[in-house]
Amino acid sequence: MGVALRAPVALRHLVVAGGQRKRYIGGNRKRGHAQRRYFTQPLEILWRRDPHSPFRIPAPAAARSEANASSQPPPLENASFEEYYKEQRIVREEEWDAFMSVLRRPLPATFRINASCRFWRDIFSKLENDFRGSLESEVSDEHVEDAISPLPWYPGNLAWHLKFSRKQLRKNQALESFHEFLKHGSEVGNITRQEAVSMVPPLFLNVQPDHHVLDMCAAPGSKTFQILEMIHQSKEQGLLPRALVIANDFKVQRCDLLIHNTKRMCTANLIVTNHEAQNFPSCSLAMDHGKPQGLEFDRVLCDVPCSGDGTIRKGHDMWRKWNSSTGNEIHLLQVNIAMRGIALLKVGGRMVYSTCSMNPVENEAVVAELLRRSGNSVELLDVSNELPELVRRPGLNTWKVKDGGFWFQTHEDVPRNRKNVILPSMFPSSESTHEGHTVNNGIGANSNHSTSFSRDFNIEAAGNVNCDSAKRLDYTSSRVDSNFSLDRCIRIVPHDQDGGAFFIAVLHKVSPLKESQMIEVRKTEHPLLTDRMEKLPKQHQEEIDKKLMNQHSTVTEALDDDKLIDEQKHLSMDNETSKDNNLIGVRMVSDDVEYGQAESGDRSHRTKKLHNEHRWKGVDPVLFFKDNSVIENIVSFFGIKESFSLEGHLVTRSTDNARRLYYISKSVQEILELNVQVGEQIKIASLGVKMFERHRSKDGCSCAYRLSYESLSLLLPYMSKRILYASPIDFQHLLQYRTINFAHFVDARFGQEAASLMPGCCVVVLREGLQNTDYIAMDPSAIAIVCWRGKATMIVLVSPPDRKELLEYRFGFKAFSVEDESSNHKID
Ligand SMILES: C[S@@+](CC[C@H](N)C(=O)[O-])C[C@H]1O[C@@H](n2cnc3c(N)ncnc32)[C@H](O)[C@@H]1O
Repeated sequence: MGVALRAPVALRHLVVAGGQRKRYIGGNRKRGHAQRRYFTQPLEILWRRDPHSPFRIPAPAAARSEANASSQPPPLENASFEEYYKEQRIVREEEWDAFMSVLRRPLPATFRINASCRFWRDIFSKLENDFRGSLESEVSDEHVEDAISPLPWYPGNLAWHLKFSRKQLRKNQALESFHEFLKHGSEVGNITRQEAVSMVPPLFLNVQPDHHVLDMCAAPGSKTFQILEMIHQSKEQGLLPRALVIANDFKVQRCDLLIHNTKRMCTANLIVTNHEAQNFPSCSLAMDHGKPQGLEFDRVLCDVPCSGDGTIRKGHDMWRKWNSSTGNEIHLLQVNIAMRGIALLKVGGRMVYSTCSMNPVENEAVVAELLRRSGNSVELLDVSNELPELVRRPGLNTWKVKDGGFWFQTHEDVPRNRKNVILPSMFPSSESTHEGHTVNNGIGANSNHSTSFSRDFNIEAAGNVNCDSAKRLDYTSSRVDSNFSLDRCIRIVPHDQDGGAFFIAVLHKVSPLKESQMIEVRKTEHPLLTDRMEKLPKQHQEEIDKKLMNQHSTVTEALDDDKLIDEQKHLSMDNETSKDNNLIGVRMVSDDVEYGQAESGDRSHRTKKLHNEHRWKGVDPVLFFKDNSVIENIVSFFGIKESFSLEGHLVTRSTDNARRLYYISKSVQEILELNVQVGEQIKIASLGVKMFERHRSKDGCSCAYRLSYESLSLLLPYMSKRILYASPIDFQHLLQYRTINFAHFVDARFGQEAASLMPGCCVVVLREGLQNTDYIAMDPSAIAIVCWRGKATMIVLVSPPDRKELLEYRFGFKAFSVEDESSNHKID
């Protein structure tokens, strides 16, 4: 291999001639580097001439359109992918064909029911009774059996597996109503469409309703949402859980996605932050009664950015883009993020490290390095007794590292000029790479690279690793020390459960990290972005930038980002939040605009001032809302009981001039107070649930704020005023028609009560039969909507998807479309 490739220049000609465009796999073509790369990856270069090659350079437009005419999808092949994973022996030789054939099949769709949502039981019975049978009879024979079934390992049968891919769901007419059901459920937060394997890491966190949880790399938020479901599911009826969830992502755009997706949960217990996870602030204060005060979490989820090849079933793109170097490039960042997670974990707490990659360099190598760096402070848990029905495989004990065309077994084998890119920590037989740390006695390594394809997962007892007094490892050992226990990691492989691949390791902190281990992880430099960067010519820097961008774009998750971003853009144009968006027809909104304009001079001045005082540029500061006269006015207008304190629980963002007031839980309040004390170390992108919104109606309302539907279920049991009780028929009409004249209610008494109420925001509660009105609103499961009592009409202030939800689950309207407001017949 490669013998004929001693003339890199000639090869370059081949590439340029065949590809019509100068493109390089990597390296600096002006220096020997490119030539070396060419020399070491000769087959890849040659493949680029092959029309079936995954590395083929795109043809010019004319040729492309010709090719499109026959529009065959690109082959699901990538020889270097196969070579890499065969060499890593991630599955046994006899399983290889099954593994590859499952990888080439589309991924079946899976979803989860939000057990903290009001209608979860109805959704459950809909699935069992309406859809299960009909899906099995409507679709082709091939899928008849178990077209839809619960995932056996997910608690409470809440997660479901379909025998169709997402594409089939979209395209197959027979599945249309089911697809609609899923879409609508996702929109209102009752259902989360998420890859099955991606639901596993939060389950191993074992989250309790009083836990403080940090989700370090959280966007787009499917796992954050799952954690929120857990803390809200087990809460006492009508009470907020004591838990706190901080969901963080370092990309602003992805934080927006995270905010949008978690908003569906309407939770007061969430803070979304925007930091590099490896530098997540600790908010440390001076000692408090001899104990240092700062951020500490009971649970940390470290679902790090990765090459994402565990999601390769989701599309052709991943096959084409796959490259063994991505794992090497991202390894150090993964270690640094996870180390920060360990530092922020409470003693006794649990951290889950996970990736959707199959690459041991991103998985076992990272876990091994964490154990090395943290010494005896952290242990890798054996969780084989948890989720017994989940089919899993043990972590690998040995692997190799590939760089360019070369495989290395130890760091010593790596050429000098690559040693700063191919790090010792990537190898199973590594010493710690972290300055100041020594390898712990109990940690061993293995250089056993048997040529047999099958892997022996059993680990022999300890004792084969010799450590001298300087605690240096003896690499001649041929066995992995069992204290290292990498077999305790979990590998989920696609052909075991017809899903994607995932890697999970559960770590337990047994004692505080030592001072030396607490050294702040220095700002992570991507191996491609070290000081070499400055020395590179501009053109090459751009190439690297592009490469990094591509790499980020290969960081994948269960949700399709582009689609989500589109959805989000669409959403933000339409409205502020998913739960409270149908205010177009309500005059207060246009009044708000007038109000904003009148005040804008003063406001922009104040905003500017606040921004200058505020630490984070481009992010609105979070302020406790302390205007007592406004709070008193709200309390008295809605008759809010003393047991529901607003004081210290309402916050606002400065630029909106307190247009929206967000309610935060006690746990969030404490973190905010700490953040203020430490000089705003935490960059907060969003927090709490919107509870009140300023209006400027000319209807003569005495309270400047109206309620938000998002927080109605939280507040209603504590409200004693502004509540009307409607019969089922009038309640249904309100949902259907949105605006009803007082005289047109079926129950004339209700119309009179509405007419005699002072203008302004009110709540209409569904009253069934002869229910006693003294108790209905106090029941947290009461069905209620936010309305506006106008001059002669009652106007519903609830978004179309939320109205549709109520109509569907409470009134059995199956195919009612509320999106098209113009088609709604108004009663007036
Ligand atoms: C695998 S995805 C996380 C998926 C997410 N946990 C979920 O379940 O929806 C990795 C995320 O890490 C973010 N990320 C990348 N580098 C980061 C860093 N240094 N700090 C924090 N987040 C980072 C990416 O923007 C991406 O959203």
